[in-house]
Amino acid sequence: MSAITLSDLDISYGDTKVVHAINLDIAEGESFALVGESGSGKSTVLRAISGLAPDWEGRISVLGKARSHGVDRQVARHCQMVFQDPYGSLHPRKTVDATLSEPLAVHGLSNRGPRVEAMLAAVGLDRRFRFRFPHQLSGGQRQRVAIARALMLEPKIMLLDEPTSALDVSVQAEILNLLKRLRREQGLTYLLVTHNLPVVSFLCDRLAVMRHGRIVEVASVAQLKAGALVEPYSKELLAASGGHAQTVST
Ligand SMILES: Nc1ncnc2c1ncn2[C@@H]1O[C@H](COP(=O)(O)OP(=O)(O)OP(=O)(O)O)[C@@H](O)[C@H]1O
Repeated sequence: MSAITLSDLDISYGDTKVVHAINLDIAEGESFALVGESGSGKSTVLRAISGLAPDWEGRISVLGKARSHGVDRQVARHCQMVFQDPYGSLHPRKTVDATLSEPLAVHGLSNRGPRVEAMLAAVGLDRRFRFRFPHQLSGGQRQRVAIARALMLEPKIMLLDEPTSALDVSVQAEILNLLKRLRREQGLTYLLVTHNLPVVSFLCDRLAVMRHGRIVEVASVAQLKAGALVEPYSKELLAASGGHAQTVST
């Protein structure tokens, strides 16, 4: 089954259309990247899928079901988003425990304490972090908490918006390794936005290159690694990253 299908998707903010006629089909279990210059509409695509950019036309299907406009509980349950900035995305006055318990409470799920502890372990944080506040954590630890929060409802799909770009280089590699392991262990589908082609090579199977709100090329990571992108703009992006897409130091 497809995890995400986008058909003739246009997305606007007010009167301004910023994404034009996107078509994409992402398989369950696949890890797919959106790359392209700043402002090309990558984050907007994730926002429309998750419900944060409700002004869209066309069709968005998640796990075979058409998404409604506005709040869609099926999507909320199965499709979770992780943002670039773990400083901004965690509530400063909530402990890690409160942050991780909240999605369980909203969905009426019990056994919260053991579930929180199990998820902390899954993202590589020991139990002493459970009652800390965000300001008592490092950037990498905060992003682990943000990833744990996204996983609390056992989603099938993760929408990852530049999940490592706000972090120090050494910490980026740890988080990328964590995301790789979690995908393998939990059979997750990833749709990832990044500027960083080595991250795509490390974590993804395929990519779409976006420019001015349109997809200009869809390619496999094998093509990316071989430098075999076809469209002139994709070649420019590859050249801008030093002509290679392979070196994430993990
Ligand atoms: N909330 C908003 N209201 C109005 N316009 C917006 C809003 N968010 C983004 N835009 C505009 O939509 C376009 C696409 O932005 P988007 O953030 O999706 O690009 P992006 O490719 O993810 O860029 P970046 O890599 O810099 O995050 C840009 O022109 C941006 O200015």
